[in-house]
Amino acid sequence: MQARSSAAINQASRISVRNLDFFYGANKALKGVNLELPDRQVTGMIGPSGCGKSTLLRVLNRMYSLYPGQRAEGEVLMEGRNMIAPDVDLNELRSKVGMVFQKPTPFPMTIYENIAFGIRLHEKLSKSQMDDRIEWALSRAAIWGEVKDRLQSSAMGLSGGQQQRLCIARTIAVRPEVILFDEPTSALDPISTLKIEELIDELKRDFTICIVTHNMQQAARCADQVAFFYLGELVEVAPAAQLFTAPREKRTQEYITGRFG
Ligand SMILES: Nc1ncnc2c1ncn2[C@@H]1O[C@H](COP(=O)(O)OP(=O)(O)OP(=O)(O)O)[C@@H](O)[C@H]1O
Repeated sequence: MQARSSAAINQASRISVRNLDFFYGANKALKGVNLELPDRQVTGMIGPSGCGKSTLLRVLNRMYSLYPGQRAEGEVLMEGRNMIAPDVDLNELRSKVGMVFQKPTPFPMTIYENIAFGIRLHEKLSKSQMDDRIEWALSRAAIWGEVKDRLQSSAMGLSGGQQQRLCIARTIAVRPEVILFDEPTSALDPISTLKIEELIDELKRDFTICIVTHNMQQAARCADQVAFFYLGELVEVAPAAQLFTAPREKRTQEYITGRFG
């Protein structure tokens, strides 16, 4: 397995997670997690099913706030502010921290409206500014060439891989600082998967990225640093090349060599 070089990981953090606990009612799903997400780097999150990877993403953009009985304790620091504090404006947070889900989730509307919809929640743009922003977002998501002549067609007519790139464009369109990807290719074919991985590599020039994946090869290909979770704990975080070739912890070693999963 080829892992990317660990150079340039010592960068300023875009997000610092400090002593984070998370509860689904009485069930503690994250236990004392400390993790730095370096600016404009890709952090991969791996670990067996149920270890808390998706839960951490849901904390980073406060998705859990919608559900009574779910609560986080600790700090998720962004520009010095604790983003899980109750006074944080969720609309503002979600414009800074975008999320792309496992299954492509286009809205049942036109391609153009799929992108414009989210922008209108955050900004008032003129028609020509909106057109420009939509072209920019679709271009950054590497799908402009495929859809520029059918912007007024339904997004539901796109292939799965195109729908996922449309969802990435929708996330990019509000110009977030951080993009969270929750198993973004698990519903896609190998060619579409490769396109998304190339896109992630390109997007990290401008965005801080976090990707949850079950696929260790994907983590090795895409991530600069990789975090291994087990039973709600962050066992080890290291540059990808190091974690996959010389992990410090026995549990990491056992997981990456397929002893459990
Ligand atoms: N809505 C929920 N209510 C109660 N417990 C939950 C809920 N969602 C997740 N959990 C529990 O929290 C723990 C962590 O789940 P999470 O989905 O974050 O794991 P994961 O590592 O992302 O797993 P997977 O790889 O299967 O997606 C598990 O024990 C799970 O059963």
